[in-house]
Amino acid sequence: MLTIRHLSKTYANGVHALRGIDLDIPQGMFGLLGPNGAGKSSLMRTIATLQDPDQGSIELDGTDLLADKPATRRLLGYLPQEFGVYPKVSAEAMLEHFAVLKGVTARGERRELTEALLRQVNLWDVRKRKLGSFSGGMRQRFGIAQALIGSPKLVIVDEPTAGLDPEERNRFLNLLAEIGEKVVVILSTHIVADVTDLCPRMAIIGQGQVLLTGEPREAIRSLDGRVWRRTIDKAELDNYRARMTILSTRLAGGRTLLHVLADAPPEPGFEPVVPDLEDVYFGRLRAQATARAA
Ligand SMILES: Nc1ncnc2c1ncn2[C@@H]1O[C@H](COP(=O)(O)OP(=O)(O)OP(=O)(O)O)[C@@H](O)[C@H]1O
Repeated sequence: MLTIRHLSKTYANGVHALRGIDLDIPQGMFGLLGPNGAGKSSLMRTIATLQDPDQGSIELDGTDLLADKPATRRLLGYLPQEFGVYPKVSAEAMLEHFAVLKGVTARGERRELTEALLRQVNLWDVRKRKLGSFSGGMRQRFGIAQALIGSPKLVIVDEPTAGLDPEERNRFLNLLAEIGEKVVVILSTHIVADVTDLCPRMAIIGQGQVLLTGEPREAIRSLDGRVWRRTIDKAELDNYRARMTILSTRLAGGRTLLHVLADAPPEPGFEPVVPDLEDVYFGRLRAQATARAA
């Protein structure tokens, strides 16, 4: 279990990126969902000991992760948002190089480890190919292979599915789910479906604060009977916005589809919707925006 308490960070430019984050993250896949700028990468980098918080603590099964950074890094696998590789080096050679950096210096052991990891991420057949020739999905799977060197207890992946096509995304998420059977995996994403499809637990963060944490299913259930939809002309949108709590708007066949939060049908013409995690997500972000504007 990863326990985060009162974590805060203000950057030198005055941006208050983390505002007292409290989270309990058990074994398995944990989705950290939030829009761009919410503070996800700041949180991931802090857990990965790449930057210090101003305040707060992070413990893994009772061990203080911020106290001994080299020790923490041995427990940890990290796939950053911008994962650079040498394009002219083969997958196999690069992974061996990463293994050396992680302290796997015995040649035989390193060979075995490299083979096992490349097989696990399904890149064994292309191990001699240069990384520069890899597709986005292959590169991300390679990123996971390097994160798994040293059998980490905690794996952090920061927005890994952005830019992947649906098939590659599926393949990547399945791989993460397998890893999540054994260790804590934190998946940071702004893609709601990544969390719906994969994460038994999650948190939504916005403007450096935890807006909700728990099971996606429970969060969705809390909206049962409270989400309504209607298709309107785009020109009417401001009028509706002034009168109702709009969760989301989507263009559908040249018109605008509204999802509205209300305890009863807001007006004739609205029909009930079976809520989903997007409704939860937009609802929380909206409530935060409203509270901050007040
Ligand atoms: N090193 C830094 N110095 C100053 N401000 C920063 C720094 N890193 C991030 N920020 C700011 O902190 C806020 C949170 O950024 P962060 O990258 O943690 O968010 P995010 O949720 O990961 O979003 P994104 O998906 O866009 O990376 C943003 O306003 C960002 O501009």
